[in-house]
Amino acid sequence: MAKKRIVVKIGSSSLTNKNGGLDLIKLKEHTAAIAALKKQNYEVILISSGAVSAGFYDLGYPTRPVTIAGKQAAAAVGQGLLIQAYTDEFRTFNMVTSQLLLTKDVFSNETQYSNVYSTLTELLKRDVIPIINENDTVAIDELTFGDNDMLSALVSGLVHADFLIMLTDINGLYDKNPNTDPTAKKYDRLKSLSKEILQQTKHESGSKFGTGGMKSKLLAAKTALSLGVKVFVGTGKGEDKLIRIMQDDGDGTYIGEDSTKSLRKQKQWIAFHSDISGSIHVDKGASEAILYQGKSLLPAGVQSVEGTFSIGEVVDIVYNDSIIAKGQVNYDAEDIIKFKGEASHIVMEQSANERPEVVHRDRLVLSIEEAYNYE
Ligand SMILES: Nc1ncnc2c1ncn2[C@@H]1O[C@H](COP(=O)(O)OP(=O)(O)O)[C@@H](O)[C@H]1O
Ligand SMILES: N[C@@H](CCC(=O)OP(=O)(O)O)C(=O)O
Repeated sequence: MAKKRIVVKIGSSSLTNKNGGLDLIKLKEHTAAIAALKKQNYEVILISSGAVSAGFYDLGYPTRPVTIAGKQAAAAVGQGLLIQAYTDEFRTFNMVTSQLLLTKDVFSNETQYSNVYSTLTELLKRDVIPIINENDTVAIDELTFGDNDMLSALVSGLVHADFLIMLTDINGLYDKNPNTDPTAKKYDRLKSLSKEILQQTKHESGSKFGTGGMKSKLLAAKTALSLGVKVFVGTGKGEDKLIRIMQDDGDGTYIGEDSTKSLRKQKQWIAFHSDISGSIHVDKGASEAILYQGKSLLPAGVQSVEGTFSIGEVVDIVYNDSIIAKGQVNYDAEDIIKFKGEASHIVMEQSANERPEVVHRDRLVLSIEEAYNYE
């Protein structure tokens, strides 16, 4: 049976001591938990924050820097130390590690993400643990918004992961920030992330050392779900914490449902591994339906078509000169031109096709840039 592929994201809040420095005891516990999961025949990719925490003291700061330049320099000092710490710990389990420093831009550039995919595939084939962090010298998003969360979602889509585990300092998502509101209630399971849940969750971080708070995890979870990857956000203790999470016994919130799984391969192929054969330009109503209401693209919303493509090929969906999504078409280019602007029942009467959707929701993924614009 194929090995299950799991992406584990560890936030700064789960790697730091009370002074904001790297906590080697915590790192050791995460390492043991990953080693235990690997021994159960899972493939694991680790996305780890912690470079700033590991580096600021040697850089000459008494406490974690607050300026962006200070954080960038601290990350430059600390990244090597962070990887060294992981490498030493994993070696005690006879496991080899590797380091990849990425930026979110990589995921908008086909050549770059194909290269990342090849590297990751080869590393996993050779049983090496990839350890990924954002390249803080060239990208500052993550130092300000907590984009290691988003990076973990994009990586999980790229590598066809079965599951994304986001480990943090709190045992899941609450309806309010439990650190400031004692009446907050925890969600144990969510089939999907509604607009209400996204809106009620704020960017408040629990510790002084994390960035982005629960909101950035939810935006990342939404992206992972849109790529067919189920998500766990929460915490855990001990060597068996990741195994327990995979056994449905984790201390946190599980997000997504099983149908997500069947869509995974198709969605991930559309997002990262397909060739684009053309584009469909849509009107405002269609763009809103796609972006905010989880709807399919219907002929009524199509304005124009570029390129020649057949049924089953993948196209860009464009609104106002920006690509909002990619999707696999149910009609060829000629028919879409013929039926553009028409109501679905008219299209159904006049075409041999049994489906009115030009692109069905299950065959559509939002663009990476759009993932950042959810509010
Ligand atoms: N609705 C909420 N549910 C759970 N946690 C929340 C919520 N709103 C804000 N938070 C805060 O988000 C924190 C986790 O985010 P963060 O500190 O950025 O972690 P990390 O460093 O692991 O990325 C929690 O400690 C919690 O205080
Ligand atoms: N790239 C930075 C991570 C910044 C950060 O705090 O991220 P996170 O705790 O995951 O929200 C580092 O390695 O320190």
